[in-house]
Amino acid sequence: MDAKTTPDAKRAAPEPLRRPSREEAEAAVRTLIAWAGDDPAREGLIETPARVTKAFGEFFKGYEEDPAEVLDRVFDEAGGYDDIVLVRDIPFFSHCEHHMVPFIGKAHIAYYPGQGVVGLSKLARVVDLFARRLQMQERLTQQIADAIEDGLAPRGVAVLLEAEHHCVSMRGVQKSGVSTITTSFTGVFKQDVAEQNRFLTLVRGR
Ligand SMILES: Nc1nc2c(ncn2[C@@H]2O[C@H](COP(=O)(O)OP(=O)(O)OP(=O)(O)O)[C@@H](O)[C@H]2O)c(=O)[nH]1
Ligand SMILES: [Zn+2]
Repeated sequence: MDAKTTPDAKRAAPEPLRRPSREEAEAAVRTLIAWAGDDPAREGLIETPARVTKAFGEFFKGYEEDPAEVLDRVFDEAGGYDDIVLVRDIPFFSHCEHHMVPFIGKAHIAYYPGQGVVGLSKLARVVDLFARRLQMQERLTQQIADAIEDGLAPRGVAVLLEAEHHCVSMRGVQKSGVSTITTSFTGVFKQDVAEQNRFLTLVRGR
């Protein structure tokens, strides 16, 4: 079917979301406390809605950040260095968009410089920026790779994430210690299996 004639295409664009006030968010937390079976008015829980909304501000602050700003400072005087740059074991936490429960792990990122190199901390900042949103691990992996690709125009990017999903360990199927690995490769890493293997060897070479 032509995209223009699909029912979705005829539907009006959604209204931009109104961000609820802090008071509304706190009221929602009180509702969830009551839903859990406790009394939101008891002394120990009085401050909890305020703490939870503040914590949400930290967990989900990535919505307010722009990867292009994080990666806008490229150093082009790296002495002609053009070999692999790999930053491994970057710890991250995120929240799965299905249950809003944490998934926690490590990111490993490599690139072959194109026009320059970026400050090493910026790669960890890009991980956090996307991790601090409601996520799927697959999308998080892809967004990190895309942002580095767009920001640095490197000859290739490799991203590997390994994480434990607490929605799998704490609830539902309740399997702890399960590791999920996702990868995204662009440029030379995508074209050349030997480059993927080099990346994987360096990541595993502890
Ligand atoms: N692919 C993928 N799945 C995820 C991720 N985080 C959580 N999930 C899964 O999302 C799925 C949601 O499945 P549903 O059947 O809709 O929800 P559910 O009834 O709570 O599923 P169970 O966890 O099996 O109890 C579950 O299988 C989760 O394990 C993620 O990052 N990527
Ligand atoms: Zn989940």
